[in-house]
Amino acid sequence: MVAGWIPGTHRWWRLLVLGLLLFLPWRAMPQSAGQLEAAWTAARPGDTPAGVLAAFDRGELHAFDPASMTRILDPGQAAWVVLRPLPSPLAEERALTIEPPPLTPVTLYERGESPRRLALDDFDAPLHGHGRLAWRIPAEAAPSAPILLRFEADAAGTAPLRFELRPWSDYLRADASWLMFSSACFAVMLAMAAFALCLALMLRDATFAWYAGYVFCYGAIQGIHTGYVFHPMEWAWLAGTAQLAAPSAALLSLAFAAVFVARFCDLQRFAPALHAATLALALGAPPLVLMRSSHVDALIAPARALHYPMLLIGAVLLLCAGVVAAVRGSRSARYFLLGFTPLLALTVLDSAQANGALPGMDWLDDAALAAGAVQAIVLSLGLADRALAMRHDTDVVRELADVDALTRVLNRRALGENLQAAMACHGEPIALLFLDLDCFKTLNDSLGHQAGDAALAAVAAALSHELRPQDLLGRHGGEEFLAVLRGAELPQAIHVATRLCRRVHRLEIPVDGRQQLLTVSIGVTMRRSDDTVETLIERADHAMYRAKLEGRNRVRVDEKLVCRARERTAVRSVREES
Ligand SMILES: Nc1nc2c(ncn2[C@@H]2O[C@H](COP(=O)(O)OP(=O)(O)OP(=O)(O)O)[C@@H](O)[C@H]2O)c(=O)[nH]1
Repeated sequence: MVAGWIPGTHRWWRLLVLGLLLFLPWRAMPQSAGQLEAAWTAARPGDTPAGVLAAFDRGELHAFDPASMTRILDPGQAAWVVLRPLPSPLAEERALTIEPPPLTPVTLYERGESPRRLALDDFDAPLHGHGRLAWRIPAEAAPSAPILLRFEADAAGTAPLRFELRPWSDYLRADASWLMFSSACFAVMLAMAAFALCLALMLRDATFAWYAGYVFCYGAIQGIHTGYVFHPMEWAWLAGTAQLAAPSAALLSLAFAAVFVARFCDLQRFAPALHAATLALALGAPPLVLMRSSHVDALIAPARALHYPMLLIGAVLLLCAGVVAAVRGSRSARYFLLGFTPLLALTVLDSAQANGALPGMDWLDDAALAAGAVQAIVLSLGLADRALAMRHDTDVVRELADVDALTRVLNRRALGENLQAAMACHGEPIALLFLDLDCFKTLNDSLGHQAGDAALAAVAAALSHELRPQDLLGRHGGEEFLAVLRGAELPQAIHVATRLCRRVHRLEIPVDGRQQLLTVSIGVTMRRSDDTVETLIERADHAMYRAKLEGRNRVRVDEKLVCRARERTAVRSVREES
C-alpha cells in the first residue's frame, strides 16, 4: 500500500527504511553500561569539591539514573554531579563518558588528582571522545572511589545527558563505531548538498540551491551538537562559537527549508494559502539570527524566547504544507514528506525528552543524524525526479515549437534551421526535394477542409516512413513539403523522389468524385557551394513548377543542374576526342 503511494514505487525506498530499522536496534542495544550510583545538585557560590562529596555521602543530592537521559542543567545554572561506581573486584583502566557532549566545559575531580577540565571545543586535551566527552580513569584509581564533575553554566541550559563508566577497551570500540557511523552520515549529507549545488548551476534552478543550504545547515547543527566539527574535524576556528552557531544553523536551516518546500512542492499551485505563510517563515528566521548575535541583551532575550516556538511552528507548518500539496497531487511533496516526517517525529521525541519524558531513549541524537542522511538521500532522489520532469517538459516544449501540429513533421522554421545546420557541413552532398500536392484545392472543395487535413497528415506520415532517419522532412506551408537528403547524390535523390511520388499515389486518397487520386509533383536539386537556404529552396521550387507544367504526378530535376551536367559531359567528350 505504501509502495503505491511513493513516487515511482522503486526498491530504493525499502532499502532506506531497512537501513534505518537496522540502525535503531543497533543503537538501542545496551552499550555495556557500567554500574554507577549518581546524584546531582545545583552549584552555589562557595561550594568546594570536598563539601559536595560530603553532602553526597549524607544523601543530600538529587539521585538519578546515570544510564537514562537526565536534564541536570537549567539555563544559567552551574551544577555538580557525583558518580560512585558500585564495588568491583577488578582494578582496570576505565573511561567515563558524557553523552551527548554538553556545550559548556566540565571539570572532573578525583581524589588526590588535579582537576581535569574538558570542553567540546577543547583542542589541547589528549582525550576528548567523539560524540561524547570522555575522561580516562587510570587503573590505579580506587574502583569505587566517587567521581565529582562540575558543569559550567550555560545560558540556554543543556540537553539531557547520560553517563557511562566502562572498561577502556569497550570505550575504544564504541568510539570507533560511532566515528564510522557519524562519518558516513555526514559524508552522505555533504555529498547530497554538493550534488544539489551542481544541479542548481547546471539547470539554473534555485530550488536545488535552497535544498543544498538546508542540508548543509542541518549537517552543521548535527556537527556542532555531536562535536564532530571539533573532533575529529579539528575546526579550531569554530572554538567558542558553538552556543551561537548551533541555534543560528537551526534557524537558517528552517529558512532554507521553507523556501525549498515552497518551490519544490509548488505550494503556489497546490497550497496557495500556505505559500505566503511558508515564505513569511523563511523571512522571519534570519532576523532572529541577527538579534541573537547582536550582543545587545534587549535583542538576545526575545530571540532566545522565540527560538523553539519558531522551530516548532515552522516544522508543523512545513509538514502541513507538504501534506496538503501531496494530497492535491504534488509528486515532489511526497518525496518531501517521506524524508521529512522521520526528522519531525525525532524532533518531537527530542523535545519531549528535553522536558523530562522518554529518559530511556538514549539513541535519539544518533537517530537524528541517521535521519538527516536518509532525508538527504530521499530529497536528492526527489530533486533528480524533478530534474527529469524538467527535462521532459523542455523536450515537450521544444517539440511543440519545432513540429507542425497537423502533420507532425518539422515546421517551416525548424526545417530552415536544420537545413542551415546541414549546409554548414561543407563537402557533404545535400539533395533537396520540393513536394507540392496536386489539385489540393479540388480535394478541399469537394470533400471539405477536414478531409484535406486528414489527407495532409496521411501524406506526411507516408513520406516520413519512406525516408531514412537521418533525412529531414518538413512542411514548407499549405500543401507543400520539403525533404532534405543528407549525403545523397543526384541519382539517389531522383530515385527517392520517384519512390515518394509513387507512394503518395498508392495512398489512394480521392480528390473528387471522379475517381481522381491524390498525387504529388516533386522538384529535385542539389546543394551548390554558393547556395544559401533560400536559393537552394528556390531552385527546387522551380523544378517542382516544371513538374506541374508538364502534367503533375512526376519528378523533375533542377534545370541548372541538368545544364551543368550536360556541359561537363560535353567537355569530357571534347577532351576524349582531342
Ligand atoms: N485542408 C487544408 N487545406 C489546406 C491547408 N493549407 C493549404 N490548404 C489548401 O491547399 C490548397 C492549395 O491550392 P493551390 O495552391 O491552388 O494548389 P492546388 O489546388 O494543389 O493546385 P496545384 O498545386 O496547381 O496542383 C488551397 O485550397 C488551400 O486552402 C491545410 O492546412 N489544410
